[in-house]
Amino acid sequence: MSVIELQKINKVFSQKQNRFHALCDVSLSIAKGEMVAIMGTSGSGKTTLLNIIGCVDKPSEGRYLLKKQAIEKQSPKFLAQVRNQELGFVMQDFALIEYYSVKKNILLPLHYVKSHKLRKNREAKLPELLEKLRIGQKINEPVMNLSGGQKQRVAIARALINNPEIILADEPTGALDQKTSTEIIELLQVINREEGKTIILVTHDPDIAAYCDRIIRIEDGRIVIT
Ligand SMILES: Nc1ncnc2c1ncn2[C@@H]1O[C@H](COP(=O)(O)OP(=O)(O)OP(=O)(O)O)[C@@H](O)[C@H]1O
Repeated sequence: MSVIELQKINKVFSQKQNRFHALCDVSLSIAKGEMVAIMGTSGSGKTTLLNIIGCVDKPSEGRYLLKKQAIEKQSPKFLAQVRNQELGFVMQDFALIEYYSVKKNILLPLHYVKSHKLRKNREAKLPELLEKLRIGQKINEPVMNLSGGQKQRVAIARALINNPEIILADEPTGALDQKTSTEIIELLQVINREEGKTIILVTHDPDIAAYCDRIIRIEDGRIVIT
């Protein structure tokens, strides 16, 4: 079953007289439980594609079905809910609040969960998550005291706290050394294999892409290998 289906997606950025066609007729389908790498040269459209998949940006044209639900015409409020409940985000620069503790950062997405019971259930998973990600001893430390690899593990825990089906990662190892990058990609692979999460990551690094089931290659806004 495909969890993500893009049909002839186009993205045009317009500023004054300038128009830039960043994605051209992109069609692709990603199955539940797949681990996929998006690769391509700088400026080829990887982040634009991930932003559309992540409901951060809207396509100019085309259809986007997320778990069979049409996304392209939904309201900002609905999209915010999709981002919070269905998707977990991991960024190259971690996007954590440095002066908040590890715990406070991980629990942040729960602020947007309306049901008190659901919030409590998810909060109860924190010890298990900390153990899996090996950051338990740092629970009360401010994030600014952590190493890059530890920060990325906190970001992964935050992406998982709402139990989303899909994890989107934009260059998750881009700011890390080789050894730490290997640890992080192995961790993402465990999350994919053991928990069945669908993982879509952007990377420049062929060694990181090699951990994925499939590589999608993009050139000048067009998919050339899928
Ligand atoms: N908001 C925007 N307005 C205008 N042009 C944009 C905008 N966002 C992206 N672009 C252009 O779209 C193209 C694709 O950008 P994108 O960030 O998706 O590339 P990328 O493959 O992720 O690159 P990199 O590997 O360098 O991060 C680039 O030419 C970029 O300049």
